[in-house]
Amino acid sequence: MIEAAPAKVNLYLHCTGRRGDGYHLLDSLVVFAGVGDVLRAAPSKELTLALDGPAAGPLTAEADNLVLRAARLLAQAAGMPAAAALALTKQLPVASGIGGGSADAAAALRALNGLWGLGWAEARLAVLAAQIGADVPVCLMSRPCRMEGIGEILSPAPQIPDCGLVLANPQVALSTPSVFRARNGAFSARAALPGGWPSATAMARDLALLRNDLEAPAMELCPPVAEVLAALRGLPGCLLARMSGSGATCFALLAEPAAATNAARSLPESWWRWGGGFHAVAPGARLTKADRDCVP
Ligand SMILES: C[C@@](CO)(OP(=O)(O)O)[C@H](O)COP(=O)(O)OP(=O)(O)OC[C@H]1O[C@@H](n2ccc(N)nc2=O)[C@H](O)[C@@H]1O
Ligand SMILES: Nc1ncnc2c1ncn2[C@@H]1O[C@H](COP(=O)(O)OP(=O)(O)O)[C@@H](O)[C@H]1O
Repeated sequence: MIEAAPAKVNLYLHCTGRRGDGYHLLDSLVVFAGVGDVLRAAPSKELTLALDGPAAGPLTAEADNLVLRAARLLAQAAGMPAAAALALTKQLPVASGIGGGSADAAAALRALNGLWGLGWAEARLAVLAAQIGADVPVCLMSRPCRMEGIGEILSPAPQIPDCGLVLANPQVALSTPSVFRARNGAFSARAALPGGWPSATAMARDLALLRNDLEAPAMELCPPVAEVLAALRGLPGCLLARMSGSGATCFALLAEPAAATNAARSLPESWWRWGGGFHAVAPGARLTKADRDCVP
């Protein structure tokens, strides 16, 4: 079994409120990039995880990889032993606002659902996904979604046009809880979105009226975010530049994937950077009613 774990990008992220337990209520349009980690799962008598890839370094010492947590949770829920040889090729920088760990956990749920012959529906896996992390349900879908609640309420995204996408990270890890803690000020309203956009330019124009409410606190904790945003805004053909999630990765939207690939090459080599298009989803794939009902 081979599963892609594509990077998540929050095109906007409004904090709309706060729950009694401290978690923030969000309104976010989430898309997936054509870059990501790769998870392989093969039969084995025990549960093992091998790590490789350019971004694996910070994870080698961590015992509680989200992939292993996902595997144990699924095995427990299915009433079977957690047994599989997992191999994760880590491309996405760790703790960077593009949900690499969440995407890996979601990929593990999908891969093991297949390897163990469970045949669970996406909505059933989504209940487990939400127990692993707020971003894991949307990563399980790996297709454009509007994300609300603390991340567990998913609905179909507006029709997203083909776009070029550049991602850049200054190679500084940012802890999600610290960024949420540093946020202050009023909450934002839920965004009014159209049914779709005819072009990247039209989408960028509407998105420019929205924001990422975590951008200012992230910049305070990690000043290089401002530098990354300035560099992205200076790219030829940049339609919009903004931070994703709790940072520090920022993205730029361009009209074409090829232009984004070229543009990414011009960014500083000391940064993690990538350019291309969105993660390819099956033509016509849409959230079904079952998907929308996945709130645990
Ligand atoms: C901010 C977002 C936006 O997509 O992305 P990332 O920056 O992580 O990529 C997500 O909401 C992150 O989701 P995830 O990284 O799975 O968060 P979790 O592990 O569940 O929570 C980590 C911590 O972040 C805070 N948190 C998370 C989600 C949320 N809706 N409200 C919060 O306040 C809480 O302090 C929580 O203890
Ligand atoms: N497979 C994994 N990939 C990335 N981080 C992981 C993984 N497993 C556990 N983690 C832990 O989860 C934290 C959040 O990681 P990540 O999902 O990359 O952040 P973000 O959602 O901000 O991009 C990391 O600091 C790391 O300690």
